[in-house]
Amino acid sequence: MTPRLSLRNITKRYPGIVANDGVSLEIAPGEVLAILGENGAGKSTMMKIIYGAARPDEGEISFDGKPLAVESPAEARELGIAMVHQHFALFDTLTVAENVALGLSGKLSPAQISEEIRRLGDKYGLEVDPASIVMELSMGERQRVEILRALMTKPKLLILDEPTSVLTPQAVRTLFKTLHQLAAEGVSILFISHKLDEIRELADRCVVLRAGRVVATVNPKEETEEELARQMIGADPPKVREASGKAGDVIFEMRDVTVPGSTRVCGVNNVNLSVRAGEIVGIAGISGNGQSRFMAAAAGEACTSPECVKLFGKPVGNLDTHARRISGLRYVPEQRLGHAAVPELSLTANTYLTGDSLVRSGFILRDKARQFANTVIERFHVKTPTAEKAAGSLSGGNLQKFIMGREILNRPRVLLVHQPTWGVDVGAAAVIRNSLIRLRDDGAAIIVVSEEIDELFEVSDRIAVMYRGALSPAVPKKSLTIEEVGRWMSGLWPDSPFAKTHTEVR
Ligand SMILES: Nc1ncnc2c1ncn2[C@@H]1O[C@H](COP(=O)(O)OP(=O)(O)OP(=O)(O)O)[C@@H](O)[C@H]1O
Repeated sequence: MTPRLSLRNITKRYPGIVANDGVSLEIAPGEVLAILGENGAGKSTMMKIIYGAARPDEGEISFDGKPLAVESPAEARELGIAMVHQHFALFDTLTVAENVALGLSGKLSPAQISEEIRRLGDKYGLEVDPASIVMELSMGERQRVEILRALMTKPKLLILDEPTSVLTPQAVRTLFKTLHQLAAEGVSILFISHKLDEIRELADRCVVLRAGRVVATVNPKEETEEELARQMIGADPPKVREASGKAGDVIFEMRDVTVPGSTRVCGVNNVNLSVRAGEIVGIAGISGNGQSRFMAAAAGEACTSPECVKLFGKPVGNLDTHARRISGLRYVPEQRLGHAAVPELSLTANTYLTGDSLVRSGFILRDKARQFANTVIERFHVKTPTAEKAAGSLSGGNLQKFIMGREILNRPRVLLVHQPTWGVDVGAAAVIRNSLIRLRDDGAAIIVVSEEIDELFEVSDRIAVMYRGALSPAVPKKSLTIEEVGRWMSGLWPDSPFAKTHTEVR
């Protein structure tokens, strides 16, 4: 059978790095091929080459037996290649329907596009309002838009770069059903994920990349997760330390915090939470249930009345992020490019953004900043040739490690983290989780908002759940099971304001 796609000796170099080093692989029609590799192994680069978003320096590609030399993603889409990007390629100020229209060749009217978004959303469990402005959507919703946009081009080859990182477990189930269905219809699927269980479940074959080279091709169903991790890293991944801390005094408090949402963004309602020194509180919940407004209120991006938020017992609800940071509270937002880091600036320059000790009397202390950036790179195993590389040129996982490291090494007393290991490989995820636990052991109060329940059970002392802008009580993790957290994620915790409505509906 003619392969749908064939790569022969693809090499791609960037200054100081060989991102793809003589990569060869094939994918058959209807096959699901997973690509596994550490952060920076060259997965996204390979996908970008296939999709016409980057050019190889050497090697050949053929698609359905014909040489493929696409100059742009638009040409790739015309041929039937669609891609769901890891960093969303969406225009924030346009609506969902307008964003989708930009990826189509103009054959459908705006009304037809909106209709199709609703139809496919219903069919594949990827519901999203076509009239929403992208800026107002949660990361999970943006991910749905990316997937819908790709599906609307009716692709023959669908490339998915970390598509499940911000999807709920239910949405992942539905997506996998969709992908199996598409594969049965002959669509070839190239799937990148750091989640080894997903690779085992979904893929027919798995190609392992290490430092830009193919090091193995395996049937993932015949391998354990540990074996897959070993193939990828070339050694055993580090283990996450057993987490259970000795909590001290309450140093961060939110009392009756209400932040209004908008027509399409969920606000928060009367949220109460106290976090003690030496404690990690995990907040579970499906993205889009008020987590962004909650974090904004906690971090100072949304101000409340002073008494609503207290830091070391002092009212700070009216203080901005800078003032709170100086008092010892730091924040790692969900969106790493644009919010947590400036893509065009070097890693060194990105340390100034939150590095209050790197500026004195209005002057930037360059050497100190460079030294700090290098320490972050070293301690958090960030793969980059130098600290002078632009943040936007780092692989997704490496940038995440850098941002986490930048905040953690500033030794915050209170740390707020939204999705700490999004897009990060298993080894690096363990490094990040261990660093959170170490910071907690050193006496910090930490709030982790994550959609990964396993992660929350791994690092948290107490767990709470957000649902429709309300926060459940934060209870010791030992008193909860994963199934209970799943139920709470539909608003069904004891004494929840939603329990009654659910019963009535039933
Ligand atoms: N535009 C670019 N300019 C310079 N270097 C780049 C560029 N794009 C990628 N690189 C480098 O190429 C290497 C491979 O990056 P790539 O994004 O392909 O990795 P990845 O396997 O997808 O990683 P992740 O799992 O973190 O997404 C990295 O070292 C990265 O810094």
